[in-house]
Amino acid sequence: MEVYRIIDANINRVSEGIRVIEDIERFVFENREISKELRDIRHLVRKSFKNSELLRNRSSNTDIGFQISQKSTLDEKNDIETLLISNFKRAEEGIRSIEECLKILGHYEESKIYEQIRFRVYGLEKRIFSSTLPDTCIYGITGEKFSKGRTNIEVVREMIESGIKIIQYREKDKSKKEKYEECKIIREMTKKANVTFVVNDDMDIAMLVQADGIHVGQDDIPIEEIKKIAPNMIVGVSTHNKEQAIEAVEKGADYIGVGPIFDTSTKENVEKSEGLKYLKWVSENINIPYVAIGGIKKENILDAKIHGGKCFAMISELVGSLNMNEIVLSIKKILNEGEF
Ligand SMILES: Cc1ncc(COP(=O)(O)OP(=O)(O)O)c(N)n1
Ligand SMILES: Cc1ncsc1CCOP(=O)(O)O
Ligand SMILES: [Mg+2]
Repeated sequence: MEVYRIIDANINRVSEGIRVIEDIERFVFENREISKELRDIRHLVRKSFKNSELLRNRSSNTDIGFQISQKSTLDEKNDIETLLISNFKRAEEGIRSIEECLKILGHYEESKIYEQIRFRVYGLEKRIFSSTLPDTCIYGITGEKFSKGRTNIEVVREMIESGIKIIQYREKDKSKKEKYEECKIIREMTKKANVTFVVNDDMDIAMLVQADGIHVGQDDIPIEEIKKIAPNMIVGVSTHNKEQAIEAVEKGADYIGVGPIFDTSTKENVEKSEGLKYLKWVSENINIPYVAIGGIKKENILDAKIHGGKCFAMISELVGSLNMNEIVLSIKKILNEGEF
C-alpha cells in the first residue's frame, strides 16, 4: 500500500537526518549529552514499525525521488551550520509526514508518539542553536558611568543600529528595580532586532525579562544550578586561567569570558590573568565559544585576534565613543571580517 511506502521512505529520511546531526554533535562538538539524545530518538524511529510490513512495500529502485536526488546539486552543503539546519529540516519534515500517514491509516496513538518525537527534535534544535555565540562577534556591554551622559537605553539603541549582535547589560551603580526596568526595555529592543541579550550577575532579572543569557563570575551562582532552573538559557562564565576554563567547560558553560586581556580601569578589583598568553591557550584548547575581554580597543584588537581572539567584549571603547557607528565600523575593518 502506497501509504506504507511513504512511511518507509520517511523513516529512512528521518534516521539519516538525525544520524548526520548526531555525528556532528559527537565528532565535531563532542557533545555527549545531545548525541545520546539523538541516538535514542533514532532508535525509537527505527524500531517503531514492524519492518516486514514496510519492506513489503519498499521499492527504492523505482523511486523517482531517488533519480532526481542523484542529479541534484541543490544539496551541496558547505558548512557545518548549513548541514545541521538542513538535516533538522529533513528530520522534522519526515516525522511530520509519518504523523500524517499514521492518521490516514487510523493509527492515532502512534501518530501522537510521532508528534512527541517531533517536539523532542524541535527542542534539540533550539538547544543546539541557542546555546552558542557566533564564530566571530563584537560583544557590546553597557555601563552608564562610562557613556558620556547617555543612558544605557540610548547606548543599546546605538549598538543595535550599528549592527552589534550580542549585548550584555552590566550596571554596577543602580538598584535592582532600576536594572529590572532597563532590562525589560532592552529585552524588547533586542528581541525586535534579533540581537542576543545577556544579563550580567542578576539571574532573577534575566529570568523575569526572558533574556537569552546570563553572565556569571567565579563567585556567582554555579552553572549547574542555573541550568537546573533555566535549561535553555545561555550561560557565560568569566575565567582568568586554564583551570577555571576547564572547569567551566566541564560544568556546562555555553561560552567563557577570557581575560582581562589588557589593562583596564573599567572594572574595580579586576582579576589577574596572563592576558594574550591565556587567550592563545584557550583558542588552542577549549572547544566552546570564548569571548576576550578587558582593555580591548581598536588599537590593540588585532593583537588579540592574532592570539586567537574571535569574539571581543568591550565596554569603554564602545560606550565611551560618541559615534557608535564609526567605532564599530572601524573595528570591523581592522578585523577584516566584513559581516558579524
Ligand atoms: C563577556 C564577559 N566576560 C567577563 C565578564 C566579567 O564578569 P564578572 O567576572 O562577573 O565581573 P563583572 O562584570 O560582574 O564585574 C563579563 N561581564 N562579560
Ligand atoms: C567586566 C570586565 N571583566 C574583566 S575586564 C572587564 C572590564 C571590561 O571593560 P573595558 O572594555 O572598558 O576594559
Ligand atoms: Mg558579574
